[in-house]
Amino acid sequence: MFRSVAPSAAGKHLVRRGYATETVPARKLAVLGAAGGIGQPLALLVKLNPLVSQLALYDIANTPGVAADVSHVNSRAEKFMTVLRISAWLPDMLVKTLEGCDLVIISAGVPRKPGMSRDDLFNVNAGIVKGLCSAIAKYCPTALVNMISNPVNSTVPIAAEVFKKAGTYDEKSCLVAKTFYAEKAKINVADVNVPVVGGHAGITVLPLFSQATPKANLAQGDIKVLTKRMQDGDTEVVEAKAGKGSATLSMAYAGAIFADACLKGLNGVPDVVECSFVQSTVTELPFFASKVRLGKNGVEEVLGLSSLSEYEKNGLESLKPELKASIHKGINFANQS
Ligand SMILES: NC(=O)C1=CN([C@@H]2O[C@H](COP(=O)(O)OP(=O)(O)OC[C@H]3O[C@@H](n4cnc5c(N)ncnc54)[C@H](O)[C@@H]3O)[C@@H](O)[C@H]2O)C=CC1
Ligand SMILES: O=C([O-])CC(=O)C(=O)O
Repeated sequence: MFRSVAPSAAGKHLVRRGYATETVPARKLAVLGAAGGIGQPLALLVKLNPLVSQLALYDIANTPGVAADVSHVNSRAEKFMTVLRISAWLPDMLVKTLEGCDLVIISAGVPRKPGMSRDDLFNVNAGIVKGLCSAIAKYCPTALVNMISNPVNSTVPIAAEVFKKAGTYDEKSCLVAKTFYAEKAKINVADVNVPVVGGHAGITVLPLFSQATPKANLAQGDIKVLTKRMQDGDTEVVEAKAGKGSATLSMAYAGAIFADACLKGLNGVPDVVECSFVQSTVTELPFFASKVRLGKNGVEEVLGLSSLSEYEKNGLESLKPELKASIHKGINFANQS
């Protein structure tokens, strides 16, 4: 997620949680790639978020249909007095999509097919991300940006370079480790928290099961299996979908949760901490995923790794060369032409 300066809340609106009604700032959220496999369920999920007062959906194809469909869903937001405006914007209307945005989620671009690496998507998606980020820098330079488009290890540095020319920044969520750990540890997934650090592809994904809560004292063999499953879990989905794309529903869910955390941070809710791939000094790599504290200025604080097990220390050293190469590939691409 990237961040420039503090957003100006253009107004206030009422939301009701439980029995209390409270006033929160009006927030505009845009989904770029809204008609895609991720974009559609993500649009639906963020429509249900009472912190969103305006939703702008943008894609190069089929956006009006998606917006019409989503607008027919009775959301909690409307029930609880929030006025939610949904607009569908076409290719020449990116400016209207982005103007006034507090949060932009980018899920535009092609997904993997079986046998492909995320890096195989670079040639197509790098240009899409660069173009969209140039527009963000121009039309909503103060918005937070959540990056979903792959390869994230490169698209985030691309966005950073584009924004560096215009402002400042930070990055995206990794919230998928939870389910596998809960299964193994036989605990309620809703209570589980597993920090995931490093990057977002194969061995660059490093779940820190030694810091998982609640603590389950898993055997070393189980930790190795879980780590591998975590690193390859998304490939499981790509293969199961057999050429029809990659994870869409679980990504939309993770994206909606992360967007909610960003909005809470912007609205001043204290202690909002998520794992996110951001510009970092936690290691010698210029970008790295670790826990970050979200706040009124986006990423307020990048938290360190705390103590790692020997297995995790080895994993950290092993992931660095690949992550470094992906980061520099993105930086070099962004600085061409
Ligand atoms: N970061 C993560 O954890 C995950 C990332 N992904 C990535 O998310 C991306 C999207 O995946 P899906 O939604 O499954 O793909 P999809 O092909 O179903 O949807 C992509 C959408 O982007 C649109 N699009 C293409 N160029 C555009 C542009 N310049 N402006 C606006 N919209 C544009 C397409 O028209 C399409 O509707 C892929 O790159 C995929 O690898 C997918 C799952 C998880
Ligand atoms: O596996 C993929 O290509 C999509 C992805 O990044 C994920 O699901 O984490």
